[in-house]
Amino acid sequence: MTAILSATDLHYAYPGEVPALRQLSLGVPTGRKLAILGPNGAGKSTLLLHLNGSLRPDRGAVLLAGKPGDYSRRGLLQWRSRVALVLQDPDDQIFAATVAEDVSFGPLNQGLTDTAARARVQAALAALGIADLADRPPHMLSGGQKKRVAIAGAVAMEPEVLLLDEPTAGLDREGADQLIAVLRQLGQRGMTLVFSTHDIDLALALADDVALFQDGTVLAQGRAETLLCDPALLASAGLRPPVLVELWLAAQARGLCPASGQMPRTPEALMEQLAPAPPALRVAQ
Ligand SMILES: Nc1ncnc2c1ncn2[C@@H]1O[C@H](COP(=O)(O)OP(=O)(O)OP(=O)(O)O)[C@@H](O)[C@H]1O
Repeated sequence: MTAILSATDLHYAYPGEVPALRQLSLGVPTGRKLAILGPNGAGKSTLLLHLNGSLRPDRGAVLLAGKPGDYSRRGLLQWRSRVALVLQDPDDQIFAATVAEDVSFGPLNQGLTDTAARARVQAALAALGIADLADRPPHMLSGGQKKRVAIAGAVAMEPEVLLLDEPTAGLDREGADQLIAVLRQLGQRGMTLVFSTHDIDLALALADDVALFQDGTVLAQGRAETLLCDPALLASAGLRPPVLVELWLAAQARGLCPASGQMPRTPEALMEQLAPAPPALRVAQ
């Protein structure tokens, strides 16, 4: 599996603070969805800021497509055009007078013409399902709508990698489900996604791979099917398996479903493993 981005032996401390990242190594598999999973303060946001060059490590390196990150002005412009970051709080990212203007900022900054930038904006707004908001002032939008605007701003740059810091934070259940569906679609189009979260259910819903964080370093990285089913490993990062996985493991232990089945990601998938479908009812003639 190739890694579009990788971090090797990163070490970083905010000025005057204890280290936020220590000896951290991780690979971002190309074309897949990686969850950076860990408790509050584990260093997830700090890592994302390193992955697009916003922070520079005290030691270690970030590699983009195998080459060391270029922190020159020109290098950073190219880096951020290939690796876009969506911050946790959309109010930290949105600043223009209208949604369309805000989303056009990235493409114009990449040097696109007005016409080409407009096409990118339309495509990004459509992908996020917010074409109707194009002319609205962002400050008059709901939190969920602002989140989509911030993501549209990143998507409009057509990055190879989209980094998202706590993408569902502050969203209600419906808003989170809608956003998960949008992110799945972006993944299906070949975009590499990296998202930080302490919500293990979000990792279950979306991640192909998981990097488990604790105290500024990666405890383990691997396929979601492996890591999310390992209660002992998750406990070492202060986490529990998703409830659905706990039920599945308990059902396996009681012989209620085969031990060889695939980790269920939805209640329906669990039910399918628990019992064969009942025979179709005959309708009396
Ligand atoms: N701007 C900053 N200045 C100083 N210390 C910081 C700054 N940002 C983060 N930290 C510290 O760095 C450590 C890692 O923080 P970080 O925000 O990366 O963790 P996180 O895993 O993203 O947390 P959360 O899930 O709460 O967002 C914490 O101890 C935090 O207090």
